[in-house]
Amino acid sequence: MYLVPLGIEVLTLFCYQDEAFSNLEQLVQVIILLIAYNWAVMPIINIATYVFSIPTLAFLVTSIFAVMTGCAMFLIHLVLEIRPLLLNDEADAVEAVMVWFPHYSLCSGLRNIYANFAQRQLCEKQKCYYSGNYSWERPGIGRNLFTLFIIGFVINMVLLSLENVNDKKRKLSSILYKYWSHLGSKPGVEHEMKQHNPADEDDDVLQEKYIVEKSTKLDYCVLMKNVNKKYGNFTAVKSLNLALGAHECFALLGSNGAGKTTTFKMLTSKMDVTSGTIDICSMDIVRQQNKVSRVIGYCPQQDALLEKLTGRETLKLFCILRAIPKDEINLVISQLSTRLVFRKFLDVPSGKYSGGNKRKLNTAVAMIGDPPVLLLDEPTSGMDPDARMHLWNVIKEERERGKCVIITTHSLEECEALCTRLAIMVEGELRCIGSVQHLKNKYASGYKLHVKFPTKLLENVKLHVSANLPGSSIHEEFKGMILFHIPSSIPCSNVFYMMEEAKLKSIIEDYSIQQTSLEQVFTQVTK
Ligand SMILES: Nc1ncnc2c1ncn2[C@@H]1O[C@H](COP(=O)(O)OP(=O)(O)OP(=O)(O)O)[C@@H](O)[C@H]1O
Repeated sequence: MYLVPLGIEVLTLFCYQDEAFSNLEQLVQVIILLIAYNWAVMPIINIATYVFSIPTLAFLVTSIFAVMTGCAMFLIHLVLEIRPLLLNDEADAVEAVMVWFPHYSLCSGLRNIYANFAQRQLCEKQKCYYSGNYSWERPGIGRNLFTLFIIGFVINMVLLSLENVNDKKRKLSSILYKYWSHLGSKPGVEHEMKQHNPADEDDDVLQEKYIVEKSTKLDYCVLMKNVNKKYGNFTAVKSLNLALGAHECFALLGSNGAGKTTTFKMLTSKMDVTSGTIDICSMDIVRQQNKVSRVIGYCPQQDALLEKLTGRETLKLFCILRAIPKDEINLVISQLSTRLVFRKFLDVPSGKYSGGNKRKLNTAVAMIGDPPVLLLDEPTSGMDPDARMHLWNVIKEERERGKCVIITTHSLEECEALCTRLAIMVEGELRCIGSVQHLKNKYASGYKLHVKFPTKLLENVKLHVSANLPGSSIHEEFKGMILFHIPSSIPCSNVFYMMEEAKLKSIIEDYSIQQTSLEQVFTQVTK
């Protein structure tokens, strides 16, 4: 990208090469002018790469930039040519406008240096007035330097503001960003975050935030610091703080639209963060995007398969992309297809795979190259119970081998089976975080008592329970079966005692006691 303006500089120098530039003093002027030009133009290209982070788009922007530069050069040439034909006032007006375009400023500056040299030589002979190399009036280059400096300053401000959105640590850009967002009419993300009241936050979420603040990127496999994502005015992810280590399987739960997929997209750099930082394996996902992609295995929610390629071809393709040595590719394909139990479908086009087998192939693709971080977006959706159980075992093995596995799922059973920790998101915010048991203990407001009884004894059962287990309430009632909610203040032993007594009196046929399920925790948190 940088070659475009550098090319223009070389071209322009070549065009203007003359004995004027063999003089050291003139050469210093040229260098100063070029520095000012770079100061103005380079951040424009940086902004293009920031805004269009997708390489093809960035390439497209560069091409457009190159074409526009060509057009600009042509226009500049025209203006420079017709300028001597214009009246002084008109020429000054044209100059005053055009000088705000960096390419024009550079070209007219170079021309001024040349004219300056000629004028000085003349004045040395004829003792006439010579305005000086850096004067505001032509042929001094003061005006050119000034406009280039101002353009550069403004564009650098924009660039620093953009960078600041991705890195709050940069103090200078932080100040500029604040200044910049005050100028804008829309409230900045900073402002929105100030409105976020920590008093409303769950203590575990605050604890996680504290850990994240105190940690460096070297301490954890995945470190998300104060991550926000905005779609226009809508904030999909708010102040997300997570510190995930090796040997961890972490689940991100939440109802539809809670922000799980957005979080995943940010983790995989498919989407830029609006503010905050994400470090994976000690690397910043914005600045070291290429390196980060080597340490992440990603299984997307929508199957990302080329339907015409067979499973074997798909795995081979991704092995090549992951730079697996050629002689190891067949071994990798065989190992992964065996582990994920789809070996017999290896030579079938993936478009003909069942939903479950597609998920297996996607997971296998994510595992190619043994990446230390695995991101699995609903990995078991569409799988039969047997295949699901098998994939759970594979995920567990990966975790035990030291991987950091992050999954999103709607299956709470999956969370219970796999996760060392989980978090529940509601409207883009973390509402709770911890191990399954911790959350159950925290949110458990008692336990459930299922009672089976002869239909005609309904009233007796209700009376027995309400008299002996005060505070209990009916949660659900069916014919011959009631589900009671028992408050945690009643010891479990009391419940067993009362139920055994009811059984002896033949008021009930059978009963069971259950601890609060993860489903209840989920319902309570998302309510
Ligand atoms: N490209 C987009 N433009 C605007 N809003 C979006 C965009 N993508 C997602 N959203 C909104 O952001 C919010 C979070 O969406 P996201 O897909 O991350 O949720 P989710 O938790 O993954 O949901 P699900 O469980 O249904 O997959 C939703 O309100 C959604 O409408």
